[in-house]
Amino acid sequence: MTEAADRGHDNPIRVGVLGARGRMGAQVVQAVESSPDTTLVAAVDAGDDRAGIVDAGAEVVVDFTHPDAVMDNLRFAVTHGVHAVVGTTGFTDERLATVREWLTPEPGLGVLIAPNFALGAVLAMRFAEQAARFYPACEVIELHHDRKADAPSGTAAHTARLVGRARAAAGLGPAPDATTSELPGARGATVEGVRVHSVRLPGLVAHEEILFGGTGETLTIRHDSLDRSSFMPGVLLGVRSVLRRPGLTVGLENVLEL
Ligand SMILES: NC(=O)c1ccc[n+]([C@@H]2O[C@H](COP(=O)([O-])OP(=O)(O)OC[C@H]3O[C@@H](n4cnc5c(N)ncnc54)[C@H](O)[C@@H]3O)[C@@H](O)[C@H]2O)c1
Ligand SMILES: O=C(O)C1=N[C@H](C(=O)O)CCC1
Repeated sequence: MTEAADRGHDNPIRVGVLGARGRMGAQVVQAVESSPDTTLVAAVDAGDDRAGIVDAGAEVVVDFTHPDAVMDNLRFAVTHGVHAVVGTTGFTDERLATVREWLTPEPGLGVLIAPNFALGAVLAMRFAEQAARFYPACEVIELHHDRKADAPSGTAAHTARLVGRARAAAGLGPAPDATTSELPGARGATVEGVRVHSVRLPGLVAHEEILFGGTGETLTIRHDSLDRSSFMPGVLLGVRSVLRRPGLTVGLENVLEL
């Protein structure tokens, strides 16, 4: 996953990381330090002064923090003229609309928000969106490590939204389901009419299955992130591309031009 870089080791992109001591942030710090066209100028976690990002002259800030913290961080970045690459989850349509409002007076500034930076996860979402109109029913199962704060995962919610919208555009009605009696939660959460089921287990990293059912057949699209290194090429691609993508971009699929 590469993009022609016009910044090299003599003029690397100046990057600050928010959530730098977290599982993802620590890997982003390493990836930014290891890449010849980026340089780490600030590493900030909870309790640190994020003004350090601006003082250090960061051009791009990467945020992997918490759904409760990310909006405040993003407003800070936008109001200080720093481009942002955001992997933190929890973005609703309302939150995205707020970010667009913040960006309106900053026409040169770019924000990239992606629920998943792994190439295979992005492809799986796109394949699911393409398959959606051909099947009467679809359900999503996401499986993650037991330290994850949010459920369903941002990726599963985004996938369900894409599938749900593709189903609606194709004129498909609700998926057939004869359930008349259930324990609360047994059929999962519903996002845009698509059922989403969340599994949390130690040993897992990040996994998603999108299951389609039709006449005498099923189709399963599955992606597995086996290590957090899977997200780093996408994060670095985001850092390089956000500099020349003014406004709000949602989803790495737009950068990859899938
Ligand atoms: N988009 C993707 O590809 C992708 C991949 C993995 C995780 N995520 C998401 O990234 C987020 C972080 O995941 P994680 O596993 O690294 O979590 P984590 O809990 O390991 O790390 C989060 C870090 O952020 C810090 N933090 C919290 N509030 C902060 C603030 N206001 N300012 C600075 N730092 C703050 C915490 O102290 C912690 O060190 C979650 O929303 C997760 O779903 C996204
Ligand atoms: O580990 C996490 O937390 C992950 N969060 C993202 C999500 O919620 O979709 C991406 C996968 C890993």
